[in-house]
Amino acid sequence: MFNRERTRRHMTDGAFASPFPVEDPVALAALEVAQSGLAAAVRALADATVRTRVAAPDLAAVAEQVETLTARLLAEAQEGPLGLETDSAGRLRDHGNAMVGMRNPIAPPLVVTGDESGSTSCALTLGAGYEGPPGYVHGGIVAAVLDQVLGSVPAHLGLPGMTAYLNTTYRRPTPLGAPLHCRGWVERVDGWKVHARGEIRDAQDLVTAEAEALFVVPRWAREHLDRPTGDAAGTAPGGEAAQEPSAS
Ligand SMILES: CCCCCCCCCC(=O)SCCNC(=O)CCNC(=O)[C@H](O)C(C)(C)COP(=O)(O)OP(=O)(O)OC[C@H]1O[C@@H](n2cnc3c(N)ncnc32)[C@H](O)[C@@H]1OP(=O)(O)O
Repeated sequence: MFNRERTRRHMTDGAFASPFPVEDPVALAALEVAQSGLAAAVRALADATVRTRVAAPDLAAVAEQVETLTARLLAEAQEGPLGLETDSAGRLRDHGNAMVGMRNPIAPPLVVTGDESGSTSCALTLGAGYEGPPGYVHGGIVAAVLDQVLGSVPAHLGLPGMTAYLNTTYRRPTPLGAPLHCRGWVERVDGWKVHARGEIRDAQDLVTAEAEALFVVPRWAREHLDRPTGDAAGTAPGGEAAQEPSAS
């Protein structure tokens, strides 16, 4: 089913060709622009909702308007989550993904890049809607960012797997509203298992959080992929041991 191609993109960037043909790519591309625009507008609404200081009557009026808009969208909506869809370029996309989904206003959205060595990178700034400790990013969101950026590591190796564990260490509070940089890299490939590490750095280049994780290609997905590229010796493609990212 999966037509695996070694590209510089993650599944969320359409790294996998879809087995399903697109009937009208031009119309679908226009729809994608509209969907992305809606998500961006609702994302801004969520941020404004957290930060607004307008008075109660105005808030009630806005809530009523938002409820009207919600009903308008639900007039034609699918029952459950999006899962994987074919985009206008004929690639498989997870537009509902909570971290990178193009259609998801909850997603920051992260833009994760990477290469065939399994190194991944993402510049991001998180706003008021992601607050945990006052002024700082919620620890669960920190872990979610690391999960996504480290989870892109196996995808870039052609072994898209699910997180078996993600061990996160919080070194210092991660600031809101300031540029952050998250990186992931492969430590070891062992058959269908990819061990990855990563970190988030703040604008002063200080590590705020780091993680080590195991991603496993689920049994149900293995028949759709090539044989595993690694072996029990734990040699990562293109290197012998852990591949640390180069300094930015
Ligand atoms: C096509 C893939 C789609 C990718 C989507 C991207 C997702 C983005 C990242 C996420 O957020 S994923 C969401 C959070 N993670 C989950 O919900 C995963 C839930 N767990 C599972 O579905 C299964 O437990 C799992 C896929 C991780 C493994 O189950 P399997 O039945 O496919 O494999 P199995 O249990 O036979 O284990 C395979 C190997 O992994 C090892 N393993 C599995 N879980 C482990 C664990 N927790 N710790 C250490 N090792 C583990 C296991 O020992 C074994 O090692 P060996 O091959 O050497 O014998």
